[in-house]
Amino acid sequence: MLTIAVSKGRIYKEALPLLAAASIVPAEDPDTSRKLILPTHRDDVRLLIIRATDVPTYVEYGAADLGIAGKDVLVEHGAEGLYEPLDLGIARCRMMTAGRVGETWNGRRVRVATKYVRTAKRFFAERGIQAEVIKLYGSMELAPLVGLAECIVDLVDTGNTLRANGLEPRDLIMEISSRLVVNKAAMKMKHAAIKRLIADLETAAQPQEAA
Ligand SMILES: Nc1ncnc2c1ncn2[C@@H]1O[C@H](COP(=O)(O)OP(=O)(O)OP(=O)(O)O)[C@@H](O)[C@H]1O
Ligand SMILES: O=P(O)(O)OC[C@H]1O[C@H](OP(=O)(O)OP(=O)(O)O)[C@H](O)[C@@H]1O
Repeated sequence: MLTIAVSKGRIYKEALPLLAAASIVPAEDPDTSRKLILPTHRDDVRLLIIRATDVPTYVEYGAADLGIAGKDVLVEHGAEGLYEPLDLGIARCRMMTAGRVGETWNGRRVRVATKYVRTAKRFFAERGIQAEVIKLYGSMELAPLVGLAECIVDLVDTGNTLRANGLEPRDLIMEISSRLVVNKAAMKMKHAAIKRLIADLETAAQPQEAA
C-alpha cells in the first residue's frame, strides 16, 4: 500500500490530472466527502487529505509514504528528513516581501508579519536587516494596513490580493511550485512502487513545466 498526503484545494485540484496519469483516481471528492482517508481506484494507493502545512510532518514520520507540498511549506518546515525527487510544476507562485504602496523600509530594522517565520528571518538576516517577525496564520495583507507591521512575507500569483489592499510587491524571496516528497525509509522499503510512481508523475508533469 502506498499512502500519499495531499492538501485539499488548489494543490489537490492541480494534482488530480497528474495522479490520473499514474492511474490514481480518488474514489470520492474531498470537497463533498468528510473522509480524511480517500481510497482510490487502485487497491494499492490511498490519499490522506490534510492541511498543506502538515504534509511534510506526515511524510517525515512515515505516516504517509509520499506527499505533495508547496516549496514554501517545505522550506519553512525544513525538509531535511525528506526526499524531494520531483518538481510537479503546479500551484506556481512567488514568495515575496510586500508593503504599502509608496512606503519603503530601507532602514536596518523592520517589523514583518508572515506565516513563514523561519524563511522571513533568514531572508532579512542574510541582508543584514534586523527583522522583528510576527507570526500570523492568514490574511497577512491586513497587517500593514492597520500598523501591525511595515512589511509582509506572503505568496503572490496575480498580485490581485496585494493590489486590492493597497500593497505592492518588493523583493522576490523564491519561486514556488509544488514538489513530490518521499519518506526516506519508504523510498528504500517500497522502492519499485515509488520509482514507478515518480516516473509516471514526471512524464505527466513535464508539459506543465514547459508551459
Ligand atoms: N495564489 C496562489 N497561486 C498559486 N499557488 C499558490 C497560491 N497560494 C498558495 N499557493 C500554493 O498552494 C499551497 C497551498 O495553498 P492553499 O491556499 O491551498 O493552502 P493554505 O490555506 O495556504 O494552507 P493551510 O491550509 O495549511 O493553511 C501553498 O503552500 C502554495 O505552495
Ligand atoms: O496574487 P494573488 O493571485 O492574489 O494570490 C495571492 C494570494 O493567494 C494566497 O492566498 P489564498 O490561497 O488564501 O487565496 P486564494 O485561494 O483566494 O488565491 C496567498 O496567501 C495570497 O493571499
